[in-house]
Amino acid sequence: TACSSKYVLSQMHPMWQGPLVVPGGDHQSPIDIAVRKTVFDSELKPLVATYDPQTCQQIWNNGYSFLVEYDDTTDKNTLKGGPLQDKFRLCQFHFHWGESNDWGSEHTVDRRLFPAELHLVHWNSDRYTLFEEAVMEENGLAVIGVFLKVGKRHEGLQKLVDALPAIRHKDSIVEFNRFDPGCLLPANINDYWTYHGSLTTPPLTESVSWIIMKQHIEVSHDQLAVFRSLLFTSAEEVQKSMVNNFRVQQPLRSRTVRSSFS
Ligand SMILES: CCOC(=O)CCc1ccc(S(N)(=O)=O)cc1
Ligand SMILES: [Zn+2]
Repeated sequence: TACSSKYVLSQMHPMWQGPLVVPGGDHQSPIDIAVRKTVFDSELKPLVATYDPQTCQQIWNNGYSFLVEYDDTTDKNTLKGGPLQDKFRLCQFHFHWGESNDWGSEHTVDRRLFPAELHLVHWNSDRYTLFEEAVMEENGLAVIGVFLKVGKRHEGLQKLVDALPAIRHKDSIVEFNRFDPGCLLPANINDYWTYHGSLTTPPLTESVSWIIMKQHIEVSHDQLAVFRSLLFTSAEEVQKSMVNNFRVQQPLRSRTVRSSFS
């Protein structure tokens, strides 16, 4: 699919902090969301996410996370409303997690870390024709971030967890169909924070409207343990567990984080 391009990754190590200096990078992600500094914006509209489970295509290990990819050649999986002026197409979702339940998320709320964070990646199909094009543009991407907490088992996630052993090594891929990404959203998607930022892995372009859900989802300890059974490395290399695949927090600079709730 348009977004099945490989991450152009330098030799990343788990706690990737990157030698890359991003020219004029003062809109970088992730950030800490200091709740008392957020600004309620009553103009923010409800988010409208429409996903078709039938357009799910494959799940693969890209050596940094695992991606579940969707057919983004039509407007079957769309995101609009919220802070967005245009219509965006889902191309993939992936996660970031820690080696322990004490950390793993990329964003934090009042410095609170979560054990993992889900990213649903969408690109602006009103203005661009390909994900790769949108990645380079200021209004190109919209990523929904959802925090994961360890608790009860997430029934919808289990189908994905069961597929992970088949993609243990970097660059392994398996067909994956009929998965509804909507089942990973919290019950209430109308309470969120939003700010303008960047990709958290190369190319780190400042093309993302971030929409971070206030409400988390719960997954079981065992489900998260399967995430940690994945490897950064390919079958020929010395094994390295895929854990701590999050970027360090970046300065907010002159940005304001808006909230859709007061
Ligand atoms: C031009 C190719 O660019 C890519 O493949 C970037 C993919 C990419 C998508 C989303 C994210 S995240 N963690 O900020 O949601 C990082 C990198
Ligand atoms: Zn991500």
